[in-house]
Amino acid sequence: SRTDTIILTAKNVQSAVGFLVVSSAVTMSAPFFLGQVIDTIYTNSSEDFSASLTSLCLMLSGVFLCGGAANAARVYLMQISGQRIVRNLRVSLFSSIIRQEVGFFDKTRTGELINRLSADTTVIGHSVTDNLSDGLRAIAQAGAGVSMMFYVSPSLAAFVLMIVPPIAGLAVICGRYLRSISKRTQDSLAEATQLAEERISNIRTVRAFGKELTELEKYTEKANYVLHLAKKEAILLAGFFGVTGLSGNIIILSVLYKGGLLMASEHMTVGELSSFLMYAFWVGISIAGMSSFYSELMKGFGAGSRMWELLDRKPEFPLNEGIVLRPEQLKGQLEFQNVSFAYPTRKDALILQDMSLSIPAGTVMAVVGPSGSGKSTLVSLLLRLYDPDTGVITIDGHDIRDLNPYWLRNHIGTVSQEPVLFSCSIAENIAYGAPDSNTVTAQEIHRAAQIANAYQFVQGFPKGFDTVVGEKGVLLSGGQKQRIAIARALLKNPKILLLDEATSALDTENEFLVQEALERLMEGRTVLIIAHRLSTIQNADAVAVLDEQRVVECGQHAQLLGNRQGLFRKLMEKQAFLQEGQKQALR
Ligand SMILES: Nc1ncnc2c1ncn2[C@@H]1O[C@H](COP(=O)(O)OP(=O)(O)OP(=O)(O)O)[C@@H](O)[C@H]1O
Repeated sequence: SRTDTIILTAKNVQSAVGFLVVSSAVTMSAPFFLGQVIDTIYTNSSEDFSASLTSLCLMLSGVFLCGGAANAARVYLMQISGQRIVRNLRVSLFSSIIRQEVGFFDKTRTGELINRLSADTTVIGHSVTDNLSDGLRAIAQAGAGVSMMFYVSPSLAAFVLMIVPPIAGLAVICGRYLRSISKRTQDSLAEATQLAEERISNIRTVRAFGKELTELEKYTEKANYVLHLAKKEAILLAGFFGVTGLSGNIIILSVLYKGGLLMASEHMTVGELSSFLMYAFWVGISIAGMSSFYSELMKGFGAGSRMWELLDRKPEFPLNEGIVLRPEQLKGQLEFQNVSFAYPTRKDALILQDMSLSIPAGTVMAVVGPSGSGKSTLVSLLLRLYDPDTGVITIDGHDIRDLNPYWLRNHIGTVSQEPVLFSCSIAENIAYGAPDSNTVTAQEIHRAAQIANAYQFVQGFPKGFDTVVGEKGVLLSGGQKQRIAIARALLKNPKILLLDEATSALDTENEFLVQEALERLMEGRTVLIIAHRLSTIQNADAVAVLDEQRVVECGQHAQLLGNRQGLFRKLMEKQAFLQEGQKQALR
């Protein structure tokens, strides 16, 4: 269908160019014929004056009507082709963005990508259709206009050509300076907008710290700078328009003066002078059109080169390539072998170094360790959001880099500390877990919600499973979100589970419900759980302690507690101490 659209667009552009030729020919012949009309009126010599004036005017009206219709058709076709191109660009661009590896998104600002998707595509669409057709028209009309000026009166045309270029040169220099300052205004405006966007989307943090006035001051400062630049731009713009208006009038006045002299010496008729003025007027408009065509074209090139870069960017690792194992083959044995890793944005800070860990199929491995020790990084590596720098990660002995990433992620379920739900209904959020969300039945969703202890609270909402959540909908509590995320993971029915236990304390009832749901979810699967609760650690088959870029201890809970000097024991003592403190505080 993309080829169809391209063919359709090309056809539209072709017809539009045809209409453009017709309408431009009409526009450019108009002054000539209007001059004839004026001469007919002025001389008023023929006997059947009124009849010949009527027929001339009627004929011209017909021609103008055709010109108007051709122009309307051109605008319509160009608009439609432009929008079609914009749509295609947007879809291709989004498709390219969404395939990029996660490291790319660490390096690139979201706002920048959104800009590519919305503003740049519009600029390009406009550039290659409207702007191109307007530019072509301006060039053709300027050329035709100048030729007609010479045709009507060579001496007057030569006179105009002498006085116009210096004035035009001045306007070009002024215009260039104006563009550079307007770019600086745009950039500083973008900075101010970015600040506002971040603060508005994190209003809760701003409010909690009572920083409204500080933020307002920061924004005002940025807005003031925009104003400062805008003032400069205004002065330049005022000068520019003043001078161009003045020079336009001076040119017209000079043409009238010189034309008047020529008429006095009977080298020109009044009709010819009128035609000449109209042509001069059209040439002026066309030259202005050509300069805006040039600047728009440059804008288009700028946006285009930024966009092609993104369109052509190959993700560092492919989305859909490599071995696909049959589901019954998958046991779920996980292994990290001498893995070293640093995030692409901070290559100098090694998060893991020569780290090894083995998780037998069907067992639960709890990972503990100080904050920032890289526990969540293990999850990202297993999901292949990043590739290790050295060493391998295997599933059932297969290097995960050989496995098809789609297949891999389809067999791994995740529940994170702060699960993300999209702004859609609860049912859709749960169905998101299934490989094909469209074929999931309501019964399956309800059943998953029941196992995840989410059914009751969801049914408590007036709209039940159709309740919309997220920024524009109902705000769920941390425990409720987790249970929805558990239901979502259940629908996926994965062989391998990666869980990040919530650190934030849930109330006792919520905690029990989440815990119970998690236990049901973990049944019969290989689980790596980033554990914060004592009960989780005690119930796990084994515990790995992560510190200083590697696994420093690994074994059963009791066994690790036995090592008096071990980090695990220290962590546990600290935790027991903390829990004791919490209990006392509650009392
Ligand atoms: N996308 C990223 N880009 C660069 N550095 C990152 C990225 N994500 C995490 N890090 C860094 O990697 C280190 C390990 O982070 P990680 O989130 O894996 O630790 P953690 O053990 O899970 O911590 P916590 O228990 O506090 O969640 C931290 O120093 C963190 O700053």
